[in-house]
Amino acid sequence: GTGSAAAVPINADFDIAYVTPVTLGTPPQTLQLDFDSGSSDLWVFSSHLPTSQIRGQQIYAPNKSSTAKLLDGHSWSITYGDGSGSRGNVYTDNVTVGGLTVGSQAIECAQQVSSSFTTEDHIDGLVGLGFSTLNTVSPKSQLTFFDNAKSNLDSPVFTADLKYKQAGTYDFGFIDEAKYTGEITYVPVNSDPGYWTFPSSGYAVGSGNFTASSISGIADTGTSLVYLPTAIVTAYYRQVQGATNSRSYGGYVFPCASTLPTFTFGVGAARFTIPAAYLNYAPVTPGSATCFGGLQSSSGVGINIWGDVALKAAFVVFNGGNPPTIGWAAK
Ligand SMILES: CCNC(=O)c1c(-c2ccccc2)csc1NC(=O)CNCCc1c[nH]c2ccccc12
Repeated sequence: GTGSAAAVPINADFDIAYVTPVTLGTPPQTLQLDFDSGSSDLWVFSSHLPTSQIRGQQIYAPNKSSTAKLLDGHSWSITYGDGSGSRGNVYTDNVTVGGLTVGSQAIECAQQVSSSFTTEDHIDGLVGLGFSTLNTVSPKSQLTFFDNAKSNLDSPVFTADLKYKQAGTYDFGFIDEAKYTGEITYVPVNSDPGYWTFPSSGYAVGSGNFTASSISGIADTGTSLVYLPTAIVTAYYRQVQGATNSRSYGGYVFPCASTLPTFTFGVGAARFTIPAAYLNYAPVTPGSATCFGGLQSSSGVGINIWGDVALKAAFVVFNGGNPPTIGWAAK
């Protein structure tokens, strides 16, 4: 089988995150979930949440689904690097994404979410697409939607075609040749950390020379920005008038009117250029003349992250075969 569903930016002005419609249970309950290759829990706003923690989100009510089953004695709790998190209990139920159905998928129902999820009213939960070793359900960890679907897929892959300020797609089980140009460059994935970790071959700032250097990083659809080693990031912002690394704003900021260079990264012999517009992430506060960069240092993160700002400059194939690989193509 295959599936195909839209990845819609949650904000009209900046690509903070993308959500995809997912139907849960019987009769179908449709939620807008953030597909996240940087984590491995499928969790949702649920009827178990205090109403004080819900601000307009859709919720999944397992007791309204005839096919929901409590996973007795199991719980989950997740904290992300930005300090946000959630926790709760677990049901299994049917989950459908773009025509692809998984029966008895673990659905982690939130009983508590952090304030940043409460205030993000366009995100009703996450669908983890990382490796199932990262799943937080205890005492028995659960498989991701992709891992459960894999044996029924025409090919054990999913692809991300994220776009700048417009809807893209997530495809499951097939590679749509109409979504990319030229060849797909595949590189090995180290799944030991549980992420889609792959080697990049180097970078260039604007029209400058390409610097060959092997950079290990993760392909993370659930993180908005790109986090790279400080040496690379300072080389980039040296080319931006008025850029500073702001302690108060927690990263590199610059005058919104500044001209930004592009940023090119390598995957094997292939080169992908992130347009300047993608690298002007957003004003630090609505209407401010100071803007926050889409490229930030990974020194406080611990790993390099190729988030949405980079992913939307390419067509990306997450190949869950044995061994796993990741493919990058121009579009
Ligand atoms: C900023 C979100 N990303 C992270 O925290 C993260 C880190 C990380 C670790 C330490 C410090 C900063 C980041 C490593 S891998 C990684 N990736 C993920 O954790 C992927 N899942 C993010 C889910 C997520 C967290 N806060 C949100 C707010 C809106 C939509 C999605 C989210």
